Amino acid sequence: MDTTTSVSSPTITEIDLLSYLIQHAVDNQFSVAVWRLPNNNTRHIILSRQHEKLKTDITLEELPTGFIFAPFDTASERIYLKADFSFSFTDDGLNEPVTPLEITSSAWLQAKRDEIKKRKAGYYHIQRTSGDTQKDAYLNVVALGIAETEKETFQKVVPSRSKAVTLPPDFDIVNAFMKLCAGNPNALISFVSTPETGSWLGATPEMLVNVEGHTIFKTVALAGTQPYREGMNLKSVAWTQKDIEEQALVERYIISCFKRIRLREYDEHGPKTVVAGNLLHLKSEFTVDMQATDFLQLGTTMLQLLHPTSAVCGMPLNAALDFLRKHEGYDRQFYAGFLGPVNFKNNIHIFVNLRCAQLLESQAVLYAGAGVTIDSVPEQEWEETEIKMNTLLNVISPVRPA
Ligand SMILES: C=C(O[C@@H]1C=C(C(=O)O)C=C[C@H]1O)C(=O)O
Repeated sequence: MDTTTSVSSPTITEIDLLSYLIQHAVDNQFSVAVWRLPNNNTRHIILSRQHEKLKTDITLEELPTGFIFAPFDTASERIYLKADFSFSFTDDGLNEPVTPLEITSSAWLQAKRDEIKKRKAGYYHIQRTSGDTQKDAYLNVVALGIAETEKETFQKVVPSRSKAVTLPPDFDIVNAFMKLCAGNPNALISFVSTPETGSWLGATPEMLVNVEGHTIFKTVALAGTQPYREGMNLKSVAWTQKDIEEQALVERYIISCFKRIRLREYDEHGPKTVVAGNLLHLKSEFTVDMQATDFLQLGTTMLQLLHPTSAVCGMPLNAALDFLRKHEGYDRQFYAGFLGPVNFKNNIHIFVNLRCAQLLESQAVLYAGAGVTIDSVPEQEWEETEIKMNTLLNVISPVRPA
């Protein structure tokens, strides 16, 4: 019997199945992660019966197949969703199960097929612990940041803020996820929902750690922001000196991490202009041959060293972090933390959790930050955080106050 085709018969769509699986997770106190990798047409979903708390000194390469979800604060607990059920979809159809995990998952779903009907999925939501960052307060933090760069306390700091918007009554998480996939082909699209963390939806352009088949390590330096308009010629986009320097600082930070472990052989490409949904950034790519350099657990080592990078915190790290703790005025939680699938077919794809929203019962809390250097203008940094929030806002399409 072909179990896959019968579950994905024409009347049951991918949206129906994703909705069913998410709702099943919520009904059973399971955790769930749904994602689509950049420039890829496959959507993945895993359900985890009991998410685990990870120690900070874990070895990524030794974890079972699953999804990591870590907050910005390195002292706070990281969550791991071990995959107990795993499915993937391409072209609106459930893919043939291949791995033992997919085969058992498929048989399980087949037994549930009579329960699957069209309905909206629920999700876990927790209480928000702080209010919106007021504009005056944000402008003030940016001005303080500029003053500290003048005093050479640090060269760059990345103050962020949060803003709640009301969800429309017909908000549908699977629909929002699909819209994010369509509008952000170069991003990791993710939805993570656990009883403890609540629900987070995102479309991040920033890869943190990628390991392919135990052999190739990649990371990127991403910074500099301007709006992208359909049809723009990327080759003729001009960048300000401020953006170029801001991105160069992230590059230098990555190179300083390589130096700390005496890794000298890496390829660096860029920076070049890239599209991230409604925005443009400058991006350089770093690649390391892990076998030739004999750094077989480079993914784990670099994750420890890189997070939080100068793209989301500042340079030097500790001075910028102290400043943010003192002045930012709220807990970032999972914004600017990291997330992604681990050990699916021997690959690790961990991204920085940017362009994300935390979903509450009837609101979404949007988060964004902007890199502040000596050349920053507070009002422009505020504008930058507004357009970054639009990546999610465009999809959530909230009821805006009149
Ligand atoms: C901090 C964010 O984005 C980061 C900061 C950028 C910048 O300052 O120009 C650009 C891309 C990201 O590295 C965010 O999206 O919240």
